[in-house]
Order: sequence, then C-alpha cells, then structure tokens
Amino acid sequence: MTVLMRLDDVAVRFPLGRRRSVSAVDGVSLDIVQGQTLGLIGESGSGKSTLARAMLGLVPTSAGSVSWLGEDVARMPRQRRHDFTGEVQMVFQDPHSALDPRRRVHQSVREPLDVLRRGERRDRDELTRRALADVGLPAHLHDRYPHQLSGGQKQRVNIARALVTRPRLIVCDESVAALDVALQAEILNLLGDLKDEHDLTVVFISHDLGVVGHIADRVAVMYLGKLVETAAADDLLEAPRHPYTEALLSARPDVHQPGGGDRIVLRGDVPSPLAPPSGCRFHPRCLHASAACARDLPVLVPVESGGASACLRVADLYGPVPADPRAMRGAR
Ligand SMILES: Nc1ncnc2c1ncn2[C@@H]1O[C@H](COP(=O)(O)OP(=O)(O)OP(=O)(O)O)[C@@H](O)[C@H]1O
Repeated sequence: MTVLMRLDDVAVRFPLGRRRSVSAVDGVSLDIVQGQTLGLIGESGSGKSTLARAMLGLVPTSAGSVSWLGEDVARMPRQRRHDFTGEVQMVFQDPHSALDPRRRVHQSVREPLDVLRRGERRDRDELTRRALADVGLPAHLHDRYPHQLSGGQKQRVNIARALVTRPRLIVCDESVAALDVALQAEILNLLGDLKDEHDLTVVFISHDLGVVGHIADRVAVMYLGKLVETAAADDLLEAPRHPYTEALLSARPDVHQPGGGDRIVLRGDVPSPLAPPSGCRFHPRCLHASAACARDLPVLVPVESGGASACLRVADLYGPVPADPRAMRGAR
C-alpha cells in the first residue's frame, strides 16, 4: 500500500479583516492511497473545495502539512514543485466556466503542457491528441470552441486537460454536478475506465453520497471544516458510524435506511464557519447530542469496521470501539 499524499492535521483559515477569520478546514488528517478512489463528501460550505485546493498547494495551509510521497509540498524546491504540479491535477466543478471561451479545444488541453514547458512542440501536440482520444472526443471536435460543444463534451475536454500531463492523482471537484443524470453516469463510467487504464488515484468531491458511494473505495465525510467519519464506501453506506453521515444517507430517497429506521431530517443550516459551535460542531443539529457534545471536542477514533468516527457518543450509539491502537490507521 503506497500512500501518495498524506494530510497531517491540515487547517486553512481565510482572514477577514484584521481580527476575524473563516476556519474553512480544521485539523484534517487523511491518507490518499495509490490506486484508490477517495470520496470526499459534505454539505455546501463544509470545506471540501478548500481542502482540495490545499492538496494541490493552491491555498496555503495555516497549520499542519500536506506531503506527496513523503515530501512536504510547502517545502519542495522549485523544480520539484513544478513536477508536482503535473503529477496532481484537478478537474473543476463547472465544465462550462472551467474552459476559456476564446481557446479552441486542443489549445485548452495543451495549455498545462505549455505552462509546465513539457517536451518539444511536436511532443505536446501528440500528448494533447492522445489525451483527447483517451476521453473519447472525436477528432473533428478538437478544433472547436467550448460554446460549440455539449455539456458532456466540455466535461470530457476538462478531463483531457487534467490527464494531459500524465498525473498520478486527479482531484475531481463536483465534476458531474452540473450535468444531467444520464451524462453524469457516462462521465462517471469514463472516469472509472481512465482510472484503470492510467493507473490513476482519484479524489472525488461531491455533496451527493449516492454518487460518491457508487465510485469510491473509501469515503471521508466533512462537516464545517472537520472530518467526522472515514470508512470503506460499502461500510459507510451500510452502517454509518456518525449521526451526520446517518442524516446524509437518510436524506437520499434511493438509499435504504440503515437499520430500516425512519428518515432523519437535518434541522437548520450549516452554522457559519466564522463562529463554529463549541464542542462537536454538529451538536446543534444532532438528534443524539448530550451536554458533553456542546462542550468537548471529539477526535476521530477507530471503529470496528476499520473506519473512524469523530462522535463523542460513538460507543453508545454504534457499539464498542476497538482498543487496539494499531486500528488507528483506520482513522487516517
Ligand atoms: N477565499 C475565501 N475567502 C473567505 N472564505 C472562503 C474562501 N473560500 C472559501 N471560503 C469559506 O470557507 C468555507 C468552506 O468553503 P468551501 O468552498 O471549501 O466548501 P465546500 O464544501 O466545497 O462547498 P461547496 O460544496 O458549496 O463548494 C465556506 O464558509 C466559504 O464561504
């Protein structure tokens, strides 16, 4: 098992004026294992995109570290950092706005190679053609502008643009949310095929547990900047070990209710990260919160299934947690 990327206690704060700041990501530790698809889920504002940007070194971390194959990304010498940019690529949320309307398809796909100054002109052309062929975009479309393409075709171009540098890790940020259901399925299948063909590792970010559960090996659930649960995708769908995950699952009409119980309706909105609640950040919306939950900060503890849950009441609600400290590996 090779850990490609390790996040250690990562925090990202955005200053707002002199005194205040938004705590977008707080104390996140995660391993991204080669060959796996990691799903990152949570409601809007939970910090998923910020965490993704921290993974790529696009926002500075305020605490903790992101390392790539054991090397701290923030301390990489310039040339290494340059190589890292090609090794980790992002597919952005909205295929419509992610492409420059003034550039033809092949120019957009080629651009990362130009920026990274990879190879000779002819090599770049060849790599561009190959990336476009990999995503199944017919040659007669390579010369078109984005407005001449359908939503699905644009998303293929976006994926080709991420693939052109031959990355090892791609981070897809809600890359299917803007598409209709049939196209979503098509793009998800394409990503699955590309992952196998190119030996890719994928981080897939979404607010839709159904989509993530479908394609991910492991899932990490975020709430208000913190990880609240990590687990193998099947375990998480079958037997969630955090009340927030349970509520997310319960909200999906097509997912069966764990334990056959009633649907859980999440009360209220996600609180502001400007003033997160004390104790467990989920406690004001949690059906099981006790007085301790408003006071004490939960940490991720390993659970029987091999995952981890940051719920103070995990043992009361879901059964005993293992005492074996080696199981802590599951908490990453
Ligand atoms: N550049 C920024 N400056 C100030 N606050 C920011 C900035 N970027 C994000 N935030 C805040 O950080 C929090 C987390 O935002 P983020 O976009 O990471 O969440 P998300 O889970 O990806 O949401 P969505 O699903 O809507 O994309 C939000 O409260 C957001 O308003």
